[in-house]
Amino acid sequence: MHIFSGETSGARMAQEAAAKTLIFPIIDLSSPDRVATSRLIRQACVDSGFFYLINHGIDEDMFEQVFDQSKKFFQLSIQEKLELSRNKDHRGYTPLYVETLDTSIKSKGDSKESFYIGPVPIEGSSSQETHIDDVNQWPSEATLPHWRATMEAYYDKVLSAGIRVISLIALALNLSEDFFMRVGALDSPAAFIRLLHYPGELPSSEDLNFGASAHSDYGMITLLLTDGVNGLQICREKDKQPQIWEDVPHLKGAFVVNIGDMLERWTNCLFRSTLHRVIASGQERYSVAFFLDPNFDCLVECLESCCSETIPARFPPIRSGDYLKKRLWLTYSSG
Ligand SMILES: O=C(O)CCC(=O)C(=O)O
Ligand SMILES: [Fe+2]
Repeated sequence: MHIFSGETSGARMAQEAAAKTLIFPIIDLSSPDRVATSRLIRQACVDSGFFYLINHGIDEDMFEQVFDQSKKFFQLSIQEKLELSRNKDHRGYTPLYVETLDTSIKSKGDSKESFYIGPVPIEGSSSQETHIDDVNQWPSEATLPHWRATMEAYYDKVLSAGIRVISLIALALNLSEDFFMRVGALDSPAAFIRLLHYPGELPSSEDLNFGASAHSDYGMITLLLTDGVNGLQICREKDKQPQIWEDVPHLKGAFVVNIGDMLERWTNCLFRSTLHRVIASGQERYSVAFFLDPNFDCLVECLESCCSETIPARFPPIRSGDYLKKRLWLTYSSG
């Protein structure tokens, strides 16, 4: 059954009804047939902007450790968490209801708490040579031993999986596989881990709200880990009323990968950055998103191969950093 929203009782219906379950294409990152893989990716990005990623080089043990450490952080007292409040560089903790992803609605905010980790300088790597300061915030070793080491190890692995996906995406667009490196998107990417916690029971239940209200992601691609508790839904036709929402099932050991708005701009809307949300199911839920976004200086400009006389460029060129700043400002200023 589909979920319809847009009516006054939309949120309530969303919580009560069961949505149609989607099956996305499964992309095998280890496949030696890169041409066939890139064709599958192209199809997925044109159809829904979502696919599953398997054989990505990160074992389930590491996923478990990341979830484990994430739970340990969110179980700390609110005072301890607030000591690591999100700083001006968007690293750290954001409490319940502070963020509103759907900037078109008036709500008390999304019922999730989160923690952002941004680029970490890796010893001996080029990032240190380019003098990236570590502006991340870390819980102390005494409070959460191994926390930082776990997150840094995961960051490293998920970034390299993401970069491999980006080169397949370049092939899928009939570009050379190093295209996004050559345009400077990946030499110092704005790549962020976001740990997410959706509490099962909310302090106040007077108005039903979303764990994450409807939004599309801002950047290039997102690699999402889910814990098996349902809640994530997508709406393939954002402009059609009433909106139809479909469940995205968990696939053990796989990432859910989706296209973000900057890649949609780059491809002149050939690849889709699809609206999605997380409904509050009453069950506690954890997820870990990894946003792989271009270097702030990178110019995002509609690809010639995606434009023609009949389909002219729909967007003017924009610097990635300017675009991201605007979107983040909207997310944290409304609600
Ligand atoms: O928690 C999820 O499953 C999705 C989170 C999400 O869409 C986001 O953080 O952008
Ligand atoms: Fe998202």
